[in-house]
Amino acid sequence: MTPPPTDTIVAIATGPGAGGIGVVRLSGPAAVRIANAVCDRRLRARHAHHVRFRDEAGVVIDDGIALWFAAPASYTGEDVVELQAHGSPPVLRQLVARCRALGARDARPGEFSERACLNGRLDLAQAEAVADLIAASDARAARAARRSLEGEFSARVDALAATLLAIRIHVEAAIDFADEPLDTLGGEALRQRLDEGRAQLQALLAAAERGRRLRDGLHAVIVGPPNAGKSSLLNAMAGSERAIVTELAGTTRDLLHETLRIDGVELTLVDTAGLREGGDAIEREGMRRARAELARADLAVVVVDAREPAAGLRALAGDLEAVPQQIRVHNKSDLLPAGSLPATDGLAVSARTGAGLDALHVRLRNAAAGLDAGEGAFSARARHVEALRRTAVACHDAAGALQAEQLDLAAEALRLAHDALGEITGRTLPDDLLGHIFASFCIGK
Ligand SMILES: Nc1nc2c(ncn2[C@@H]2O[C@H](COP(=O)(O)OP(=O)(O)OP(=O)(O)O)[C@@H](O)[C@H]2O)c(=O)[nH]1
Ligand SMILES: [K+]
Ligand SMILES: [Mg+2]
Repeated sequence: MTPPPTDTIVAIATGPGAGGIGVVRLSGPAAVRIANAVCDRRLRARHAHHVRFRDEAGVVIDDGIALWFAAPASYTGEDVVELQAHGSPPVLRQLVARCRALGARDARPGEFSERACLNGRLDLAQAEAVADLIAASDARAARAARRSLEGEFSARVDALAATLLAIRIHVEAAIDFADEPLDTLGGEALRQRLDEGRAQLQALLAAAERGRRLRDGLHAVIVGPPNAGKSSLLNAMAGSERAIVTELAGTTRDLLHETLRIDGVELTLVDTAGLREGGDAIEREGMRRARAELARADLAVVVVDAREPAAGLRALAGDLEAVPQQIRVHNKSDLLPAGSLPATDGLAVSARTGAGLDALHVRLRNAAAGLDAGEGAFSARARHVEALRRTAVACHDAAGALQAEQLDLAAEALRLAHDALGEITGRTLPDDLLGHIFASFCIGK
């Protein structure tokens, strides 16, 4: 990793817009000197000083509180000073400009957290959890991000990395005794340890998958044959005319994402092109996109025409196999002849009259809330899940190589597995990727 930086950064740490209080944060070796000049007094570490902030001419910009968190016991591990002023955007901008004139430079997005990482205050997964906590859409997601921030996820990754490293050391040692059969060198115990490690990895992967969904929210995709009323249903659920509705089959081509909030739980609902054989080039591309979206779905809302549900479902069967959860919706229930029997294998709804939509709301809400992986759930990102998957593939290869007594191959596979795990916490991540990850943070974090 790159050596710790030597310059001093400044940014507004509070959200954009006016507020009761706004905080300008400085971090770096010159933070205290700059703050002393702005505040016109010498700050003491860990003291709250009521001060006047002044510009270079000595004119008061505002008054407020200055706090110095002395290195290394600060968020970034460097000297950090927080200048708490009134939450007035022009006041905060003037404070930043004054700090800049005194030698600080504007912080890049995520640079405070990046410095915390470089100085060993947080590992990468924890720094990402800070960003996820700030962006959390509801209390569950916030709780999960807190757990990752506290190191719950990192600790499990580190424990697994330690296990794999121990196995690899054993394998490397055995390579030096290549003339002897592996079993006389503890081969059986080695295989067993690797099996245990792989079981741990599977459990961690499943937990990270749940954590990823907690972070991103439920991803529900509306699918069905053309003209079943998918777009009408999206509009009815969203309470606005988001999607184009016509009586022509094949109206929707592009994906349309809509965020819904039901009882404080956020989820994404996606409208898609109707699935059928044939269609022109545009419609076929729409269907390709629909299927790709379905492949990433947590839940499929399968919409069929209530008058001919079986035909609709038959056409979709192959597409729905891999989707973890489904809600079946028989739409256009208003067109059923009076007195016809209610559907037993799906929710009867009418996007036109609104009948049955409450029940659909409840089902969606429950599915979204069901993502809460319960006690100990932590937040994770797609990046983490992908790294864990690569770890699993490498461990699978290592197990095969051990079985075949190909120790060189086993050692190499274990090295790859260990490196993939290290990417999660940032211990084996190339610097350019590190910068890329922090660039997605907001400024002042
Ligand atoms: N009577 C009745 N008509 C409906 C209902 N929902 C949709 N429709 C009508 O069915 C037709 C098709 O609706 P869309 O929402 O465009 O259907 P879609 O599934 O999105 O169609 P594609 O995008 O072409 O696949 C339109 O004429 C709608 O007005 C309903 O609940 N009852
Ligand atoms: K249509
Ligand atoms: Mg449509």
